[in-house]
Parts: sequence; C-alpha cells; structure tokens
Amino acid sequence: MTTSATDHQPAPAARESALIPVGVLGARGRMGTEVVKAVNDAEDLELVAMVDDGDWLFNVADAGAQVVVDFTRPDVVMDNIRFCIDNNIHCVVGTTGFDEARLATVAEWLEPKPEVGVVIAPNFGIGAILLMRFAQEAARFFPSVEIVELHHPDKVDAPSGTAVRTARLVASARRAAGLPASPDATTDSLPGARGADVEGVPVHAVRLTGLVAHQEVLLGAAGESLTLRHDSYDRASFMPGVLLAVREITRRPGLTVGIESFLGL
Ligand SMILES: NC(=O)C1=CN([C@@H]2O[C@H](COP(=O)(O)OP(=O)(O)OC[C@H]3O[C@@H](n4cnc5c(N)ncnc54)[C@H](O)[C@@H]3O)[C@@H](O)[C@H]2O)C=CC1
Ligand SMILES: O=C(O)C1=N[C@H](C(=O)O)C[C@H](O)C1
Repeated sequence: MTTSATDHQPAPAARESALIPVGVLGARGRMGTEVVKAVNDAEDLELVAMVDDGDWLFNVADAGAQVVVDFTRPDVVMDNIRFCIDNNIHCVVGTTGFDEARLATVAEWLEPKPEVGVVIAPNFGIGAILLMRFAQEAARFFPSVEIVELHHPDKVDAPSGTAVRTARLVASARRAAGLPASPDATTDSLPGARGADVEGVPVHAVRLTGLVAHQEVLLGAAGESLTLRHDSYDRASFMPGVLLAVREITRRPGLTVGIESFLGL
C-alpha cells in the first residue's frame, strides 16, 4: 500500500491536543486585551478562558488551561498565582508589585508542586530587557546614576516595576564594583524632588498623557554622560516576550524572575 504526504498528517483531534491551552487573567484590561489577541493569533496556542474582575477564577481550571497569563493588579495577583499553583497551572505573570518577600512566598508555594512553573517578569519588552542588561554593564564605570521612567497616566503604581528592577540591578553592580554613593550635595529640597530612593539609586516617575512605557538610565562621570533609553510606543511590544514565556514555562518548573534566561541572556 502506498502512502501520501497527507496520510502522515495528524488527525484534527490530535493536532488540537498539541495546542497549549491558555487562560488570561485581566483579560479586559489594556495588556489583557493585547494578550488575548496575541494568543488568538498564535498557531500553537489556544485561548480557553478570559477572566476579569468579578468573573469566576475557577473558569481557567474548568476550561483546562495549562498556562495562565496574569496582567491584573498588584493587590490581586498573589491570590491568582496561589490558585494556579494549587490547580497545577503554569503562570506567566506581568503584573507588577513584587518585592523579595512576595517572590519568596511564591517560591514556597511551589515547593510541594515541583512540576509547576511560574515566571514573573516586570517587563516582557525585548528592548526594555536589553536596557536593563546594558545599564547593569555600564553601572560600574560611572560615579553617578539616576533613572527616569515615563508612563501613561492610568498607571496605578510608581515607580514602575521595571524601574525598580533596573535600580536594584544597577545598585548591585555598583556594590560589586565597590563604588560609593552617587555624589549629591542636596540639603534643601521639596519632598519627592530627588525621586524615590531604590537601594541608593534615585528613581523619578513621570505620568503623561500620550505616553505608553518609557525609561531612561542616566549615567554620569567627569566630562561625559551616557543615556540609555527605551520606548514602548505600543503594547504590541510586549507580546513576543509574553508568547515566548507561555511556550517556555511549560518546561521550566519552579520560579523564574524575568525572561532573560528564556532569551539566552
Ligand atoms: N511585565 C510587563 O511587560 C508589563 C506589565 N504591566 C503591568 O501589568 C499590570 C496591568 O496593567 P494594565 O493592563 O495596563 O492595567 P489595566 O488596569 O488596564 O488592567 C488590569 C485588568 O485586571 C482586571 N482585574 C482586576 N482585578 C482582577 C481579578 N481579581 N481577576 C481578574 N482580573 C482582574 C481589571 O478589571 C483590569 O481589566 C500592571 O501591574 C502593569 O504595571 C503592564 C505592561 C507591561
Ligand atoms: O503599567 C504599565 O504600563 C507598565 N508596567 C510595567 C512596569 O511597571 O514596569 C512594564 C511597563 O513599564 C509598562
């Protein structure tokens, strides 16, 4: 008996079962809406649940989601992660508001579930991730550093999660290089004028109509400065990183912070 190329194609049911079933939390929000579109457009993913405020969270488990993407709010994200871990669902989390204590809690929840993966990333934009890496590299060469993040005025948290992570990475590189505090003679200032102090790095937050998500890292030395800047003009910029994380997390058990390792960085 001869076989044609079509004889080797999987049956429709088998093809469907190869798709990764994805649930989206915060599905009606700015990022959630974009994620829903991106998942629907991806040939290897299947959108099985959309949940927003007031919806039944159990929908994602009932629908058989293998991966959940969370773009909600800092005050609800921990409950969502707990639910997913308890229900053996991998999580891709873009929601901000994670400090060391929260990350430790998630790692603790994962201990009895060695097969479940959670990735928490303050920024899925490839350019923003590279900016963080470049800032970390440059930090040891400059006595002065400050960060300015600029966002749309509907953002509820300040400074941005990305700026806080960038400041921590820069501060850590400065400590490793033995650099002292950035010079600053200010003794008289209005509250907030010098920004938020994140591990010794001043972080300034701008909220401006028309902006999406932007960040500058300003590094200064005698007679020169280096400015690193990244701009997300559209939330589409986050989608390649989100989709990469959805695909990777099914084979990355445990807690991953940032998607740098998924990008080979
Ligand atoms: N990691 C990254 O690359 C990015 C992270 N973000 C972060 O993502 C988060 C969301 O940002 P946006 O989409 O701009 O906010 P948004 O306010 O437009 O969307 C949040 C959505 O979550 C919904 N929500 C609230 N409580 C919920 C619950 N218990 N269950 C399900 N849904 C719930 C809200 O109704 C809303 O639709 C923020 O923390 C933001 O900083 C935003 C852009 C990129
Ligand atoms: O709220 C936003 O818009 C963004 N939030 C993230 C953050 O706080 O860093 C990522 C990006 O800056 C957009």
